[in-house]
Amino acid sequence: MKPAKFDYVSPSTVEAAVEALVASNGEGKVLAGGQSLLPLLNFRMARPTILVDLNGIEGLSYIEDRGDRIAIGALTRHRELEHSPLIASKLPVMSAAMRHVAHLAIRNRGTIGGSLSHADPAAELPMLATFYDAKILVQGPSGRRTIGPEEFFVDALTNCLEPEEIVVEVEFPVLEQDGWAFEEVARRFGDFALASIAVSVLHGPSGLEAAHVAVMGVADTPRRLKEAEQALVAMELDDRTPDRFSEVVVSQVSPNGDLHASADYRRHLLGQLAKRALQTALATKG
Ligand SMILES: Cc1cc2nc3c(=O)[nH]c(=O)nc-3n(C[C@H](O)[C@H](O)[C@H](O)COP(=O)(O)OP(=O)(O)OC[C@H]3O[C@@H](n4cnc5c(N)ncnc54)[C@H](O)[C@@H]3O)c2cc1C
Repeated sequence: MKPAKFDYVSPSTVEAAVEALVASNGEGKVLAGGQSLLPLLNFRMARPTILVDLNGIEGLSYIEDRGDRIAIGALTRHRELEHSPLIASKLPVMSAAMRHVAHLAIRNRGTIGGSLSHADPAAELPMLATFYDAKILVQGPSGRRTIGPEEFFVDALTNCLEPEEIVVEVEFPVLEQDGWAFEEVARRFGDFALASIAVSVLHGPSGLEAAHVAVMGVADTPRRLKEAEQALVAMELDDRTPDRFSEVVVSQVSPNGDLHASADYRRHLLGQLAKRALQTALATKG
């Protein structure tokens, strides 16, 4: 199918883009990489009266080292994240996850702002924002505000943005960690995940001092599993720790079944991935 008729503007500033969205009375849509929006337009599942193209705005594509945080401009493409040495050294879990995002052609165009805004529950960047507890900076008619992932991801394919608001930057804290892993299973490499988990650990003098755990594909939004993190830190480290961790992770989720996998299969898969991820995270200490 072809999209319904729409107008098109290509502003050169974020302020002008916001003005165009305000003028559209909630009927406008932002265009970034177009990898999720254009299929929706073609199937007429979205019928905006105007597309506000962000690609003509300079200064929205960057990866910036801010010491204990890495700031990423909203128009930064997936492929730039995948190949960035800075991301590899400061945000290694993101670096490992990016090659699982779709296929090369899509990674060449898709953007971090578009991926977060699209809010697919099985997409890597929303999960990474949740894992790292990123700060999502958005700009609207009354200025800028910062939103955390738990507030931003409301439901499957639903974010908390007002219709006139645009994501301009995402800031990721650099985690203190000495072991990490990212595990994912999809029906075919590059498809959306059936289930996935990210784990990082920091060893202390006796056992673990801190842990981060996030999952996707097993709920309507990506989820940080804080109870599993606390349980992991409290565990004695021995051969059975990965099994015990896996049980805690599985007890924290209630996935739905769908066309791609039953709820039971997703839960089982996540348990296996949790075990494998923790084994890797503990083994990569160094
Ligand atoms: C076949 C296929 C397979 C895919 N597989 C995966 C996968 O495995 N993992 C994965 O993570 N993704 C996958 N994707 C999605 C891909 O990563 C997209 O690039 C991404 O979801 C959307 O980014 P985009 O820049 O293309 O956004 P667009 O398509 O341009 O926009 C998506 C939505 O976000 C809004 N938007 C865009 N930018 C902003 C902004 N800065 N502020 C506010 N709203 C904004 C748009 O209005 C639209 O509603 C796949 C896509 C396809 C077509």
